[in-house]
Amino acid sequence: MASASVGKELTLYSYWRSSCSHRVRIALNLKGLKYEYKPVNLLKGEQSRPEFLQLNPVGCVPVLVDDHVVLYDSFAIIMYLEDKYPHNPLLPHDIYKRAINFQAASVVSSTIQPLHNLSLLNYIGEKVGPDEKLPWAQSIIRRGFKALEKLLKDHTGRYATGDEVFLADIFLAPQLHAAFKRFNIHMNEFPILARLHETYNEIPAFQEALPENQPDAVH
Ligand SMILES: N[C@@H](CCC(=O)N[C@@H](CS)C(=O)NCC(=O)O)C(=O)O
Repeated sequence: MASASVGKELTLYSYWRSSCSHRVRIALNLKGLKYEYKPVNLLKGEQSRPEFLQLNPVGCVPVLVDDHVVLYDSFAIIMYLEDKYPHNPLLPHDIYKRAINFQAASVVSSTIQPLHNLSLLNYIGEKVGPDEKLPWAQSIIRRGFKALEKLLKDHTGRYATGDEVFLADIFLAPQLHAAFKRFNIHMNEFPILARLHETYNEIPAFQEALPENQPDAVH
């Protein structure tokens, strides 16, 4: 957790392996915002308990609580953090570069992650067969990664859209981590993404946000 604090302490409802929570943890760390970590065990179904549904009727993590403000959905939470805590900006000034950041974030958050989230994989496991879960997730991730390689090739520098860390990196890092660790994606086909994955692992704000470094991690 980052050490510098701005304003009242925030609370993040998170699950260690949730890539959507992982995005928000990176954003909080990049902004140097302290937060209280409240684990929600997705494997035990805690996201469907009535007290959690009061916070997020969709029944998913992350949820951010900032005093009287309760927000769910990682994109909305990160944009809120950006507006409320504008230091260490997560978006570039250049409008084209901003659009590329939104586009990359959106490919991850709309086109990849929702199609391999826990409830969908459980449904596929039940209705189609347990052996179909992994190939399905891999095909979705590969399709998205192909598009991202194409998108980033004209923009990438040290990071996704140049030499500064921005929104695209915040969304890419958790998806890349999940692809490597959980979905056994071979990254030879995706040289830009493979390089970014290595680079992200060198940044303290990203390291601290890793699933294995969370208080609820199961090793
Ligand atoms: N669009 C939402 C998606 C949230 C989401 O799918 N969260 C997953 C973890 S990454 C979850 O809580 N899944 C629980 C489930 O599928 O039951 C966001 O970006 O926050």
